[in-house]
Amino acid sequence: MIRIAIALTCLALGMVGIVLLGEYQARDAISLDPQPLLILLVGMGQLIRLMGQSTLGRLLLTGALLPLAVALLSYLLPEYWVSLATWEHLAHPLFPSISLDGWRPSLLTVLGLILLAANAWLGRSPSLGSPLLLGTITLLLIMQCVESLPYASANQVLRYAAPLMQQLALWGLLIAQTVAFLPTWYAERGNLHRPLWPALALVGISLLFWHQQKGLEDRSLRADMHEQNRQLAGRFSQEIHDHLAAMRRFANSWNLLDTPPTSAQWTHQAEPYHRDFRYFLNIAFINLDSRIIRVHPMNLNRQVLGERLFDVQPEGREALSQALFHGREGHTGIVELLQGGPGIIHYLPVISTDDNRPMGAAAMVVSLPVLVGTLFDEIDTKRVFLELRQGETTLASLGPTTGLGPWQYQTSLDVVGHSLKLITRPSRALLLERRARLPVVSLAIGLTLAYLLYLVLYAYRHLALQHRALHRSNAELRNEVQARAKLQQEIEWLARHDELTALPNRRLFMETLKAQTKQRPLSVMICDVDHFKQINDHQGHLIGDRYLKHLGEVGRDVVEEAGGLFARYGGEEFVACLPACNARTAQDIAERLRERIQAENLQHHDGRRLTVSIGLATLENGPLDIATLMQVADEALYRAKASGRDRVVCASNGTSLEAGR
Ligand SMILES: Nc1nc2c(ncn2[C@@H]2O[C@H](COP(=O)(O)OP(=O)(O)OP(=O)(O)O)[C@@H](O)[C@H]2O)c(=O)[nH]1
Repeated sequence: MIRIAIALTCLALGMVGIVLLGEYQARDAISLDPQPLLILLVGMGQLIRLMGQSTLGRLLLTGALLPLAVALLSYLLPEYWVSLATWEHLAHPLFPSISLDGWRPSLLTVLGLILLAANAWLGRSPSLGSPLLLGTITLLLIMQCVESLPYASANQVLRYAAPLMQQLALWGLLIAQTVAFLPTWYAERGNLHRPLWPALALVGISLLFWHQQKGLEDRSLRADMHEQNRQLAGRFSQEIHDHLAAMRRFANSWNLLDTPPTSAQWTHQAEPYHRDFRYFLNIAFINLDSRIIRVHPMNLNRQVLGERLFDVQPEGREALSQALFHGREGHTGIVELLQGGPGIIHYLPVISTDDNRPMGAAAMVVSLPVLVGTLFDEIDTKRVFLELRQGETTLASLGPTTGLGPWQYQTSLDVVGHSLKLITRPSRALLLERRARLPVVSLAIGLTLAYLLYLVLYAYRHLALQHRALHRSNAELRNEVQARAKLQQEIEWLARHDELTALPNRRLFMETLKAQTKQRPLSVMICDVDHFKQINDHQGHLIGDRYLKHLGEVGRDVVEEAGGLFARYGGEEFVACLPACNARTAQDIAERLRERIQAENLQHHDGRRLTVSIGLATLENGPLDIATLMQVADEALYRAKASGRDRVVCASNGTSLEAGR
């Protein structure tokens, strides 16, 4: 698997190499486009990590992560914190001739590379979120594919996706990591479902939310720009309207004269109008012969003074005739002005109120480039391109012609009966500056939350499993302890009891006897089955065992009823300890036992009843000497056997009593 991963990483590196080679050949020098360089750096780090050199690999990955983090910050931080201009200023030493938009890797690539580098840095451990990181990169790369589609990328302000070859290289790095890490997760696949799917779902939702938000923000930005264009067009129309109204006042002010104005009068009157409407190239008085006899300002228009307009500007003849001969306002169309450049000339009649005849016309020459430049002087012409057009002819234009954004706006204008278009096109830099950061911020927060969710769920799942295992081993331990305690009880019981008859054994009997230090009188009884060997020999050991068991039960009944302890001494021999029993009582008990056994009707093979012989010894007073007491009882038993069996023989304080049946 590792070999396949290494091969895939090399393939991805090869693709980036081709990209860089292409750029090298195209520009005769390696351009500092950081995107393929960063992919190369991450890929190299990943390759070296896969080859087992973790320190060097991590060093390279850290080297890639630092600029990537800066690029991400440039997407996230609000414009009023760190402006676009500041970013460009900071990057100037590295990328002197490229704008931020040119050198900054695309947003989805930045995020994808950060996650790839982080995952390669951290390693394959599911507890550090490796499966989620790779899942997130997959979704980011899918989103890059979507953003690369022609319809999606045509109108974008920001670059969201890397070019195709670089995307393929990113896929290569992703698949290589997945192949290398998959076997590690396979062992834990059961535990990965619960944390992975909800976290991945959150990543998916964040990406969809981002996609939606960025669309809304772009639409809102476009609407703003469109509105700005409409406002400019409105101002343009208003200005034309205002200056026409002012001109009419100006023209009327001459009506009281019955001779053409003197030069001083003309300058005096025209000067404030020219100050208010700086885009007037001049304000001139035209006599009935269409000759310009007064003009203000003089300095720029000296050469037109005295010119006969019917001769030098025939295209304006109609408009001028209206004012000179018919007493009506006349407006030229868009004409080439005598001073050069396109413009409009308004002619207003000056009529003598005395005899109501035209004396001449007041002409106001509006240069359209000057009008556009003056009217929109507060517009940042470095970042908005502005154009005034008639049909396909550009009448005036302002602003940059390169680095323009994807959007163009136009509004139609009616300028004294002529249809013009005012076109604005904001530059990329302006759009980037105005673009809201909210979608990117919400995406970054969404991805962070998804990662935290994964970690919490994974830790919870892990703890739950550990808790369950602990619980299970606790239960096993408890059972083990219980089993051992039971075994211990059994061992302890067996140490003091006889397994066949369940009676106390010789040890317990001796302990009981030893404990009788004060109780006097004290009797002991030894009871031996008569001819038991014959039972075994003729009826088998199983029957022998059954008889012994039965005898034990009978003996226990009789002896315990009298407050004594009945025990199996060994073989077919039973003993009893009878505290507080004098010789007589002990003999009564022994007799009762002998008779009960006889009454049980346990038979030999030939029909004879099973009998027992019993020897008794009683200690009336004095210290207990167990060996002597037992020996005396044994001797009594011996005498019982010797004197014909099936009888009780008592010995008291060393004196043996013989009792008949
Ligand atoms: N079935 C069985 N037989 C046992 C057990 N313990 C001892 N015996 C047998 O008990 C018999 C005891 O025989 P002996 O000591 O010769 O005495 P006896 O045949 O009872 O004859 P007397 O005591 O002289 O009346 C032996 O055959 C032992 O094998 C036991 O737990 N089960």
